[in-house]
Amino acid sequence: MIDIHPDAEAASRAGAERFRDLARAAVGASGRFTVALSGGTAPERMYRMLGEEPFRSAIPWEGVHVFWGDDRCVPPGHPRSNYAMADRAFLRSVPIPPANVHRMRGELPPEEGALRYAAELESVFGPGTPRFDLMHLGIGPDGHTASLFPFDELLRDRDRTVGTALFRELGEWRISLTVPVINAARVIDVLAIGAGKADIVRTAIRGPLDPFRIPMQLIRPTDGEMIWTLDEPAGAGLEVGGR
Ligand SMILES: O=C(O)[C@H](O)[C@@H](O)[C@H](O)[C@H](O)COP(=O)(O)O
Repeated sequence: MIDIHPDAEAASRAGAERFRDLARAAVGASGRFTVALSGGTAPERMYRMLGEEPFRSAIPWEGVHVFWGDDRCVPPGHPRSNYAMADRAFLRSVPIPPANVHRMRGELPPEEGALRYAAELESVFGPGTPRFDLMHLGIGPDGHTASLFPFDELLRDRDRTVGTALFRELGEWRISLTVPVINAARVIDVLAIGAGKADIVRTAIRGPLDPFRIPMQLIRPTDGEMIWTLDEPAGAGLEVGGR
């Protein structure tokens, strides 16, 4: 489902409203809401909204479990850490139990960090493929999402829940959820902002299909819902409510 908004503020607010509504429904039904956050720059405005009214007091933080779809293999205070960005933006401003913040251990050697995260997922979700209530994603100009980069072997991994990948542009190792985990989510919300994303968003949605060159094309919910939350520039040429 394509959800187009006039500007970045409106698109970010729509993402925050979806987070709030899904959290209230999940905590109301099962006492728990599990969400995997994306990194980068696009979600920061939305994350800040979550730490402010009216969202801060509307979200049942005591039942919210925050994970990451990916993070950079850097220490938690590092300026490139996705955890640090979310912590600054809202986590430190909301009454979420510290044990409910499941940070990827970027300070560890990458493969060790991935194994640790897989174990943490199993401790929360149990054995098998974790099913997140909300999977928040962004999309890179090359069509990557999380840290699933073009032609990377991690794209083919169907056995593990967490793996590692090298962001070649910066020689930066990453920890990332794998495709099966992302696709198992009940709701996948892809936030894309700005005219610079319009081409890759249109190609990701409409093709041509070339999923190992455009990893976002591997993201198709198994039986959940996928929403593209776009501002008008990023959604150029697409129809609201279209597919
Ligand atoms: O760790 C990361 O960088 C993200 O998880 C990554 O997948 C991001 O979502 C895209 O690169 C889009 O980033 P922007 O929103 O900054 O364009």
